[in-house]
Amino acid sequence: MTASAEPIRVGVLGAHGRMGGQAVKAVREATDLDLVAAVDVEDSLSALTDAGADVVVDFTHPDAVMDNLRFAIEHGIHAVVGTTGFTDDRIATVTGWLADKPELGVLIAPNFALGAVLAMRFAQQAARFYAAAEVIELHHNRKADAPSGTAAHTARLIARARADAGLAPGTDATTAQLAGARGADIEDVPVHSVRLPGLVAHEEILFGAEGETLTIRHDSLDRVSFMPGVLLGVRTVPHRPGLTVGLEHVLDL
Ligand SMILES: NC(=O)C1=CN([C@@H]2O[C@H](COP(=O)(O)OP(=O)(O)OC[C@H]3O[C@@H](n4cnc5c(N)ncnc54)[C@H](OP(=O)(O)O)[C@@H]3O)[C@@H](O)[C@H]2O)C=CC1
Ligand SMILES: O=C(O)C1=N[C@H](C(=O)O)C[C@H](O)C1
Repeated sequence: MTASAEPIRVGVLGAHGRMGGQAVKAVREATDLDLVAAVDVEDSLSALTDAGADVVVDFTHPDAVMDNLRFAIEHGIHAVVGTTGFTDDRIATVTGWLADKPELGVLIAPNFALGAVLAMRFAQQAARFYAAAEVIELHHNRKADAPSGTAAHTARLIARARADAGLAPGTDATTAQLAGARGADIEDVPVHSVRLPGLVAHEEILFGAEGETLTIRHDSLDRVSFMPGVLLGVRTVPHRPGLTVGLEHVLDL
């Protein structure tokens, strides 16, 4: 008879928040995981080390996440990060921290919902064929950042796929415009942000060519949609040393 594996000891940062609260519940309900710390803004990060966490899940704020991640890496705790705000500079900084801890795994995912990850992958595939692409993201009005991390990631994937295919960005004839009317410019992909009560998390990726358009849309209607991806990340990250950016790599899409 084989002995069952020890549960993974998990700490959640941002535990009182919309996503952190869901993550606490999901970890508690998973029989192979043990919630050992639920930490929010008023608590010390030492709760993670005191509790012997193997993996930390971060759903806090773009202003807080780098300090949290540095603490986790310094203390040998694997990390699953959903918090947004990861620029190329931040990714390079995390890579530098990990150089001293080659055994540690960090997963940073702009979106843990399966459909959102697939939508990004489909957009990357379509971008080879369409010079003109725009992203519209729609979220609840309590969201701290704009554009969403998912939309920024999607725009970068489109821009890179387009460039790899030798396509120049699409052009338009708009010369007279109110500031902001054409959205934020991320690597020549316009990104538009909508904030409304009642929404959760939604994204549309639009491509256009002569005589046709293609729209890829994903809707998270409830935050439970993110939990299978979060749990997959927690179970996987101890066995994926180094930095992984995007759940698509874990899903092998
Ligand atoms: N990758 C993904 O799939 C998803 C990512 N997100 C991202 O997750 C992040 C959190 O979103 P959401 O849950 O809606 O936000 P909330 O504001 O609901 O929750 C954030 C929580 O973190 C707390 N907090 C802030 N700073 C710290 C800190 N230094 N240490 C511990 N806790 C802290 C906040 O406390 P207080 O309110 O007192 O400041 C709050 O309780 C955002 O960046 C969002 O974009 C969201 C959904 C899905
Ligand atoms: O704040 C949110 O709600 C979400 N944040 C992430 C993002 O900015 O992309 C993921 C999802 O869109 C929900």
